[in-house]
Amino acid sequence: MEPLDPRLVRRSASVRRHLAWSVVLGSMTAVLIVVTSWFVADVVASRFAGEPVVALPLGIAVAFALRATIAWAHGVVAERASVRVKRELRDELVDDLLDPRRLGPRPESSRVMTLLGPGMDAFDGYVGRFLPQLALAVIVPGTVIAVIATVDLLSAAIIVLTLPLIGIFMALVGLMTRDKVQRRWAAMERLGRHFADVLDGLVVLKVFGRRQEEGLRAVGEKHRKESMRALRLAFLSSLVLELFSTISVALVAVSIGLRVVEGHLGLAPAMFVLLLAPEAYLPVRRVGTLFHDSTEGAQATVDVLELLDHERHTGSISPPVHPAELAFDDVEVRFPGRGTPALQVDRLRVSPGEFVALAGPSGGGKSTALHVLLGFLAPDRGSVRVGGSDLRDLDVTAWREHVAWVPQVPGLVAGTVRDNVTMGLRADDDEVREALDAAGLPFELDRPVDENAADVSAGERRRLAVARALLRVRRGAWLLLLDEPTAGLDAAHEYEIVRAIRASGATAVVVAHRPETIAAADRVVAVAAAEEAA
Ligand SMILES: Nc1ncnc2c1ncn2[C@@H]1O[C@H](COP(=O)(O)OP(=O)(O)OP(=O)(O)O)[C@@H](O)[C@H]1O
Repeated sequence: MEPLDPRLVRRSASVRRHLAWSVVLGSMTAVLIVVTSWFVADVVASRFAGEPVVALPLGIAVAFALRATIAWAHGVVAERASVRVKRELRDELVDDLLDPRRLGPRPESSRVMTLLGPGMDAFDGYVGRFLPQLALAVIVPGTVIAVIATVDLLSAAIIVLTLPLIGIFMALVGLMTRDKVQRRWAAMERLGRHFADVLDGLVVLKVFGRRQEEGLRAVGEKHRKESMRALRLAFLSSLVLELFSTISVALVAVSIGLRVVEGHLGLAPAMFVLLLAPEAYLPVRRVGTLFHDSTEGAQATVDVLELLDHERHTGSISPPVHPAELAFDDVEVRFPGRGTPALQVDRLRVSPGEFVALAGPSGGGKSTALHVLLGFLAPDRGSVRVGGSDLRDLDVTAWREHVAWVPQVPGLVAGTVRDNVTMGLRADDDEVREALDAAGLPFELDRPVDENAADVSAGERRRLAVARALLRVRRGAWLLLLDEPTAGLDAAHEYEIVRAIRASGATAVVVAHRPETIAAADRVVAVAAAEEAA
């Protein structure tokens, strides 16, 4: 894992600004380190030799105060940057998930939850502490070594030779911890996923007693173990880093001491070098200590960038306002990691106003075909055209205005029946009533509806969604996409719905298993992956 992902720097102006500030403040820190060391060395050497002191105590105090102020300012700038970067990435992620132009399968919600929660918190350590220290670790040793070289070449050489050892050691630690960090991150994601699943299946859990409780405990325990392992490594590696730099400073000190005793080096320059030498190692050592703080943030960065890295619709052609022909040619959709295509359609034409039933085995790709028409997925091969224009080239948001969709499990919003039919469309009560009647649902408009559908049956939920779709058709949508709208309905209700679909005049593509619906269609198209579609 890289200490700083270049993609993050390219993407985020806040990170770039933060780095620029870190360079400025780091350079000022480097200069002040040299000045304070020189002041202190001068005071000690002059006192020792009984000469007048050049550096006034006031000057030393001011220099130290300035150094402390800059360190504080650096901290403040870094914390602010961390908050800003977190907010930016969070917003970007949420906007991206809600973006109608987003293409491809949705990420698991537990992954998103882990990223938006603990993942973003890891940025405090990464952007807030690690990155500023990284800037110091580059600037300060460089400056210090250059200054020491002007006073005593041998000491500068010792530092130049020993400093890379710390870097090599850190790289080794990085290699060793990479797997551990990924394992810890995976454990955290698993914990999040498990927890989300448990919440989802709370009712089922009650039936199964305490079994999941043990499961949760086991996943939590795994997370704890991975965390302890990461911590152990963090403590051990910082111990070794300390040891390395202490020995290196001792080397400088011994060589200086010997030369002072032999009279080859004056006391003032010796003191100056001796005070400066540890300053060359300190920021590098701190980076090593903070490295563990940063790995989770770096991992979260990779994860966020991966989530944001996908295709999106860029087409801008206005879709046809009136029913137009739909054409599938040589279409294939594949999901990553699956050997066989999820959908394969060699040729399919749907005329305006036609009622086409999609039939075929479970898993054959019928829902996937609807998702392609909705613009949720783009075919990996072939083309889907609407009135002659490739679906990719259409303005997808405008296209969806012309589509009414009833998914396999329609979503509900907390509110009334009216809210659930209109879904934000302006419609008077008569129109809502009419749509409900057409869907065969005699509900009061003001009847409350629970978003979890606790107070409606599965069939009522579907009919509510059909009413919603029919209202959309009245409002200009000309393509009805229905995913098993009559599943679980009795024959009378099914007949009513099929009749309403026909009466709407829209082009209808309906996924159907039931013979009654299939019989009522103008045409039946068999959809089966790896088989030729009619
Ligand atoms: N997000 C996804 N990631 C990976 N594979 C997927 C995804 N969605 C669907 N699939 C796979 O694609 C294939 C087609 O799925 P699809 O839901 O289109 O089938 P279907 O014909 O509608 O099935 P059913 O009649 O059971 O609803 C299946 O093998 C399914 O496992």
